[in-house]
Amino acid sequence: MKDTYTFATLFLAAVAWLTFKIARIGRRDGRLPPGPPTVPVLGNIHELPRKFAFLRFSEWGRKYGGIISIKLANATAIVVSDLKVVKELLDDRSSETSSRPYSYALEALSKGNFFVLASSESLVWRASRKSIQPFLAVQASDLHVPIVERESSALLHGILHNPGAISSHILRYTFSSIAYFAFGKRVLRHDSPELQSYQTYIRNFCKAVSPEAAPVDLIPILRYVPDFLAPWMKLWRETRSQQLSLYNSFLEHAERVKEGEGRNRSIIQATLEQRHELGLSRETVAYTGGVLLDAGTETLATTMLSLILCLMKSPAVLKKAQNEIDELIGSKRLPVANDIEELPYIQAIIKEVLRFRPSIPTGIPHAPLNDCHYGGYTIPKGSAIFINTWAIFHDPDLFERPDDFWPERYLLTPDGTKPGLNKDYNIRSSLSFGSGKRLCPGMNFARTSLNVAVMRLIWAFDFEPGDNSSRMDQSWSLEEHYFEGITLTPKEFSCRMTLRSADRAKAIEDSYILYENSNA
Ligand code: HEM
Repeated sequence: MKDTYTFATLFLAAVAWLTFKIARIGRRDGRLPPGPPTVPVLGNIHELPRKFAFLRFSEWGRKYGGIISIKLANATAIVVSDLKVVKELLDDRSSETSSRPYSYALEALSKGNFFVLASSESLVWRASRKSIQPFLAVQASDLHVPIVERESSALLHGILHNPGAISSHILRYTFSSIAYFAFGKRVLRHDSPELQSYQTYIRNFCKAVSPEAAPVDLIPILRYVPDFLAPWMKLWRETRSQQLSLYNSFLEHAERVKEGEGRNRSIIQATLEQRHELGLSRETVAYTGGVLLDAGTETLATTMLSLILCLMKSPAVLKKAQNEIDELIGSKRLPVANDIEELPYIQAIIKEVLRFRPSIPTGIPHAPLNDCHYGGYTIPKGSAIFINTWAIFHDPDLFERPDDFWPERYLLTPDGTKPGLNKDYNIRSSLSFGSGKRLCPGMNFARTSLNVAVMRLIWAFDFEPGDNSSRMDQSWSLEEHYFEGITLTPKEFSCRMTLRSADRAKAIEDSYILYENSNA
């Protein structure tokens, strides 16, 4: 009898303990920053929209403050929508807040080698950043210029001869520039099989790490589900095999190519030479270069496509930019990298597109290495911290007409904010590229690539809507024009690019022949 009582008491205590634990799932701890009300178990999951989550984050930021917390079952996400918090928490305390949240899905896919998402304590992240740094630093811009001048000359040539496939030409430009810089291998055709397999792989990769296809990071118990009940396992296996085959084919090229010495080597050739010293395996070296391809190709291409979309919808801005460049250069030679210094309006257009349509609107999440105390709150170790650049760049208190594409704002003030604004910090020009120790290492290369390609496209072509529906369309709606994934990617749009004059065609042909025959 006594045993029965003891068992019943223990059983009831266990049920009470379990109920208490389950009821606490999804609840916001009082030490966290404020945020929207939670419901048991889910927390705020049910309120997250399927698309453009940054818009909901911005709304919550306006309601609950510049630093908020969101509960995703047991996990916590912090969203920063205030410039002052970005500076104090992520820039100034970068050594504490520059790790990444752990992702089981990513671990399964890339076995810890994908350094963009690796912990700041990991050897992979430290060694990979160290090996790429000398090639991507601002002092290395003399390495970037010949690559992007040659690839952008091929871009103009491609559009001239096949004006219908703008997005593939842009993707070839960004992919080939980075593939050459990283592995010494170019991709010459916009319809090449390499580019197509890259696109298939990257689509699968984004899907494979998304919680919709593989909710293992939200519901950790799913990690123990057997393979035949877990459809994401098949997707992970396929994606890993595509990833390895892509990265390895480029790595083998870098190993085969003997030419290229000193600073003319590709990033991966140089990394291979010092891989034992750096403590990197051959597979990790393949990933170091592959990650540059993955992180750089889409971000650059989506920014350029957004810019073309904006110019197509703003004929007056395009005309003003063409007048500026014609006055400096005329029609007989292609613009070169240094010309950007003399073209303030085109500089303003590039800054404006990075503000108006940031290619990663909530950045890549950071995570604190340990529990971190800020502003009276505690941010738990490992929780995801998002920088909501969208909210900052579209804040009506900072920007005049924030939802308009209006490059002139950057002629009025260097950071584009309202003239005479009394604020604590200027918006640093690198904000679209992240923060602290994780600041995008490709930023200088990206800027040179954007400057050269944008100057040349504006100089060479008129951009007009290719069909009547987009001719009538004056809207800037995200829903209409953008997919949402990790990057803010424009949907396919019809744009007719017509050559501005016959002497420009000659300059394009001449420069194409010159670059293709050189060893840049
Ligand atoms: C317009 C173009 C680009 C934009 C807007 C952009 C933006 C970003 C952002 C927001 C991050 C996250 C930074 C953080 O965590 O705080 C990032 C990381 C990164 N980007 Fe870029 N990026 C661009 C182009 C490139 C290019 C061209 C490359 C390579 C050549 C590149 C390589 C990387 C890498 C490797 C990381 C991960 C850094 C780390 O985790 O330590 N990016 N980028």
